[in-house]
Amino acid sequence: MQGRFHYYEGYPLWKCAMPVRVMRLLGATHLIASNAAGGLNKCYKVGDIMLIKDHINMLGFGGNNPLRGPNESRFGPRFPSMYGVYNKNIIQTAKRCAAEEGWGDMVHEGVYSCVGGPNFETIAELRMLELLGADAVGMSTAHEVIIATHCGMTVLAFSLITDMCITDYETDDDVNHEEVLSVGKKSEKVLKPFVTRIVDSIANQLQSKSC
Ligand SMILES: O=P(O)(O)O[C@@H]1C[C@H](O)[C@@H](CO)O1
Ligand code: HPA
Repeated sequence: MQGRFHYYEGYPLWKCAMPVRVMRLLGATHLIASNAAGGLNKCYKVGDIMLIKDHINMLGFGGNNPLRGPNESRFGPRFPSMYGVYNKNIIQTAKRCAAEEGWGDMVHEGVYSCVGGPNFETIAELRMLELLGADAVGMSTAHEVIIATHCGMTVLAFSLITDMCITDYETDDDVNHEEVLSVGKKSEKVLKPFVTRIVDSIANQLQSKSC
């Protein structure tokens, strides 16, 4: 996909995630999702990549879930498990791909928290997310991953850390969307070969399994 639908644009979550079901119906078995996110983990730097090992779906806590409503049982069960959503083998594959390119130091594993946006978070909200165990925060992905998991897809997701979240009242630093876009643009030269390598590696693994 080139871009995605966001909840803050006014779409309901099921609509934001619908393209994933379309991809599944077209035969896709794997989802690789990426996003721009603010870094909460103090070890991260702008431009780093966080392989998502789990998520905290803040919208879901309020009962807003892409699976809300009658269950579409041709896609999956009413009550899908969310353990092991982010495939451990593919996370290892992604880490290996990064190491082979010499990017090992800028690739981390962490927990993504999904908020609704469009405003960036307050300092108090960011402190709360930090306390909850989030390593990064963004405005997408969790609902797409829930839908992919519901219909049995294998998921890899990662965040590009486009800004470091401010959790300190004493600073004059700020966050803005232009910074997010500019870091995204600059990181293209890393992200494109990174994803290509991962896709090649998954394809090779699938091929050797089918032989
Ligand atoms: O689609 P993603 O989650 O990558 O986009 C993030 C969230 C907002 O759309 C935007 C904030 O600057 O980047
Ligand atoms: O700091 C952020 N917060 C929420 N979403 C984001 N997307 C990019 N950066 C951020």
